[in-house]
Amino acid sequence: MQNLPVVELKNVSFTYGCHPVLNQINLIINSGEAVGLVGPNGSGKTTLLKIILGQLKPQTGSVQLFGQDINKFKDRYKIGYVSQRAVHYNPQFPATVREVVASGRVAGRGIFRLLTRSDYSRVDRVLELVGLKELSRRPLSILSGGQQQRVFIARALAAEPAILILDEPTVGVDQAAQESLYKLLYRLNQTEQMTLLIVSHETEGLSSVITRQVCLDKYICTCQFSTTSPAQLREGICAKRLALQVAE
Ligand SMILES: Nc1ncnc2c1ncn2[C@@H]1O[C@H](COP(=O)(O)OP(=O)(O)OP(=O)(O)O)[C@@H](O)[C@H]1O
Repeated sequence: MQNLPVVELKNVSFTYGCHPVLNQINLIINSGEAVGLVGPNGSGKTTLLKIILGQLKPQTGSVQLFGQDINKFKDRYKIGYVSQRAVHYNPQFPATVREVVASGRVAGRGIFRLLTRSDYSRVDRVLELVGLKELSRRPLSILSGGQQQRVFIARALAAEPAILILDEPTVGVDQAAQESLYKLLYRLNQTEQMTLLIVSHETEGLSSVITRQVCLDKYICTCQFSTTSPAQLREGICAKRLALQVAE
């Protein structure tokens, strides 16, 4: 079978009202890649994620997921999404870690079907994968920020996605937890062959995970990771240089 790109954007442009944000973006993400999406504040990273997730429709260009036009794409569970920790769950919600992760199983299977033994074995497998097996019966609310973020990653993985998209996965967690989250993402990509798309400002940690880096500032460029230092990335040099090249 032909190995189709997981995500393919062709000439995608997006404007909020009269404020252009993305200009003629072309981007291909292939299976098995770990792509880091970086760029200055307001450069359109979240907008680009929303377009890939189908939450925003570009004014021009096309979006294909697994070789299919996004407007016809039905297998939403194949796209796992972990948004910034603060916005996606009320941490006081009275549910155990295992229950939260099991709710990810519903996403792929429909809300009217009871979870089966095989669903729960997948839940237990991902809990083990993210290192939360021992905490599975604990309430989510008593976990640390880093542990909660692992729960949300496990919940997304429970649906058996083909790509995991993470928006600033380390925001609000301490240094040790950041390092351990990046180690987990590295393992998911290298051992479990999970395709990753990660938006992050935290470029040092990101560099330990990604296989390719994409800089965005209205235009897009792919940088050879080895030739771009975290300091250059922080300053958005790569993206600015490209914008100049495109404008010239
Ligand atoms: N709903 C909206 N309506 C109008 N403008 C918006 C809207 N959402 C975002 N914008 C603007 O679009 C631009 C890109 O925003 P976006 O959130 O995609 O950037 P970002 O790169 O993710 O930023 P950050 O790194 O700060 O999270 C910004 O100038 C932002 O103010």
